[in-house]
Amino acid sequence: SNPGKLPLPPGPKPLPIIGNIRDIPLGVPQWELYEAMALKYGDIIHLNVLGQSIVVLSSLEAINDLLEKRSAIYSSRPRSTMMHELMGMGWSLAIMEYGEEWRRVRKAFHQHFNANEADQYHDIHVYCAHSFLRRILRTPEDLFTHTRHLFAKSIMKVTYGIDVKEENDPFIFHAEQTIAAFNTAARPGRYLVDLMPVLKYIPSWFPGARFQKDALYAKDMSQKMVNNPFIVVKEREHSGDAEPCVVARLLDEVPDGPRREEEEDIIRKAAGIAYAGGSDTTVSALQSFFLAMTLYPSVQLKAQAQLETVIGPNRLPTPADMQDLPYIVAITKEVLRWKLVTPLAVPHTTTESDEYRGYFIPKGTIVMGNSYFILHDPAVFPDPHEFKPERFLHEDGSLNPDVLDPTAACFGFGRRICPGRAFAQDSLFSVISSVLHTFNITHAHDLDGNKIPVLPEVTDGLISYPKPFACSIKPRSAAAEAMVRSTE
Ligand code: HEM
Repeated sequence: SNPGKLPLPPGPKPLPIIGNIRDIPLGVPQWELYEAMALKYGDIIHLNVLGQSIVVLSSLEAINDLLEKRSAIYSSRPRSTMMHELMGMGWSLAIMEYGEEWRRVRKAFHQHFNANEADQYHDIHVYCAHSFLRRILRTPEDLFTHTRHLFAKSIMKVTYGIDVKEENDPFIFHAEQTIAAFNTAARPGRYLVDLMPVLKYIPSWFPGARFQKDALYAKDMSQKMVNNPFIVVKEREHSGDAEPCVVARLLDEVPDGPRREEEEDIIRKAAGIAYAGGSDTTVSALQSFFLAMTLYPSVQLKAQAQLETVIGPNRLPTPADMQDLPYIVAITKEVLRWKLVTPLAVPHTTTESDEYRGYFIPKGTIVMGNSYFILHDPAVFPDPHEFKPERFLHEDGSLNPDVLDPTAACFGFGRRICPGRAFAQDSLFSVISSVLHTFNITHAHDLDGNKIPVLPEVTDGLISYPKPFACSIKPRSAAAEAMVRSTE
């Protein structure tokens, strides 16, 4: 209902029934389409897709006014029949609707991943960064596999105290299959059942009901992902040989009594989302780092010069060195700004109708913060498409706190803001500084000695990655190689 007959926010004119579906064609990154619309219509735009209202906010002011100050009604998630019901992924904090269960799971997660707890994971970040160095030393051509393994390793260790295998690990397999199914289902329009929920009653044997088979497989994988490692911790607790980890600590805090089972379920869900929320995102950021280093050799040289001066030839950097390595910190910030992992963050939905600047925002509207637009504003970040860590630094090389920090937009907003952001930044710093200290990343060459061209292109989707590219990764010196081997 719109009792005041207020207008909707501006936006491209919708057609009858299909609305603005033709204004957001598949195959073009949505954030580029919304950038053009923001330049035309302003920082709040409205679209209608088959009757579903979508609002895109393209300024920190509008985001702050709605997603922060009115977060009580701007913090839910769109409901997907495929994901919530058929794939049985309703346990996932990231897609859970706003309410009591979300609050409890989020609290359990936040308790052990918030910024104040971050320091206790530094040793694990270093341990995993070293393992990554050894893997790229052995098979640099498998860089993309190694980036995935790196974050799987650190999250499984921190969350469950589990040391994953170097190859063919079953926990990684279940998690990766779940994430792949999630990413497919998150693509708007991928499954018709999300537009016509009644299709969920079609049996899996019915011709054309491929989505039911996809859903059954995803459900099996996601249950294994969230249950199996949790069972390992419980069994270890039972036999008295629990490894220190987030799940063990949370379980220890639960008093015995009638609510124990319910509390354990909250912990199981909070732990399950760590891998799903933390792996693909951090993987994408690290792949962007390798892309940037291939394309911007002068940045790499400056970073290596700072590492030589501050760390020297006899050891590897750790997160404790962060304050002495402003150029590396600036690289980490620029990685998160340059090629955003989630250019439109993750959509929120409104749980009540609202009025803003004289516009009507209906209940159930999907609201997106345009992080990409904010972090590519040329007035704030000159030459926004260039990779320039210097933009975050004073002339003397120290960090300039007056420049907008990418964390203002790259980790989402309001009550749903990424609760793993401190963990992600420490983890990225550890691996980026260690790689720069020991390896040179350059263009790869083909068999005829020609440089293989690299374009700074990214994929479309909720999580965006650099498109596959070739690069050469070699130890900086025999001493650097020896240092990597010595971490074994
Ligand atoms: C570079 C790395 C990362 C980026 C860019 C990133 C980005 C985001 C964004 C944009 C959101 C949605 C926020 C919103 O709805 O407004 C989010 C949610 C979330 N992230 Fe991250 N994230 C990263 C790493 C991590 C890590 C390492 C973890 C876990 C250790 C994690 C756990 C989560 C969880 C659990 C949520 C769901 C929160 C909720 O819906 O209440 N993320 N992240």
